[in-house]
Amino acid sequence: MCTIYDAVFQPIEVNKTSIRDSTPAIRENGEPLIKIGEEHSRIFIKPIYYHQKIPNSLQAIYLRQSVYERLTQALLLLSKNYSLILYDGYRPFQVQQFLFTSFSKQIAQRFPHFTEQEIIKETLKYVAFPSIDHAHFAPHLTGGAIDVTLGDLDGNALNIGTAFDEISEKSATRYFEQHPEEDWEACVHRRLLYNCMTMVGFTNYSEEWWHYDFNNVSWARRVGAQEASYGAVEAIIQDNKVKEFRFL
Ligand SMILES: C[C@@H](N)C(=O)N[C@H](C)C(=O)O
Ligand SMILES: [Zn+2]
Repeated sequence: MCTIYDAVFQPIEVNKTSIRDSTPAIRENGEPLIKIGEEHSRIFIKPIYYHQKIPNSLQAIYLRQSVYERLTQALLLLSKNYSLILYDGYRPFQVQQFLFTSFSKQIAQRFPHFTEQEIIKETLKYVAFPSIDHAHFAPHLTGGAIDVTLGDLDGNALNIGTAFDEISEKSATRYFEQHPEEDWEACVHRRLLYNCMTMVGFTNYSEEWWHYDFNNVSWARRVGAQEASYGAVEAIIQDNKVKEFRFL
């Protein structure tokens, strides 16, 4: 019989939920964005874009309330030796723009033979287009997307096969399912992260082992829901903190 503790070691499934072209409706539920502290002994905060000094980035992690609650549930599925390290949650529009430009520059440099169109296509694999149009807005603008990795009890990131935000085919969540001999440890760590997150309701973006969604349009598309409960949030940022926010 397979217990919950065995279930988190299961291989990462092939994503069977084909993303539909339909645009789920947004019925904003008004759940607040909350600032996540380090009060939970197994949740560590490393706001990576703030550390990278990206203008208007946040020096704390902000998430919708239920997203945080689900992270605490995910931890219950992992043995007590593991923690979750949060790299990014709610992301201001300006940061999304900055990331899009910065990734497309890196891609243009790395693939000098790419056409403009190919650069955009490759960039979109790693960063959502900075848009607040309902049909296409970037998932981190909702407070329902999270970039997260697996850590030890001191908050040190464990080997998961690539660096965070690495532009590489190895960043695809299932990469080591297809190449387990390359790095078995990374394969197991990805399984633990993927299974504990999806078992509590998150969905994963298949090109990035670190990116998970809940209740936003990306999530609704993956689970085939007709509605998403989190729309975009606009925040006023002061001194790298959210001063005020409103639902768009
Ligand atoms: C930039 C990366 N950390 C990320 O979050 N990518 C997804 C696709 C996004 O921008 O929403
Ligand atoms: Zn992300």
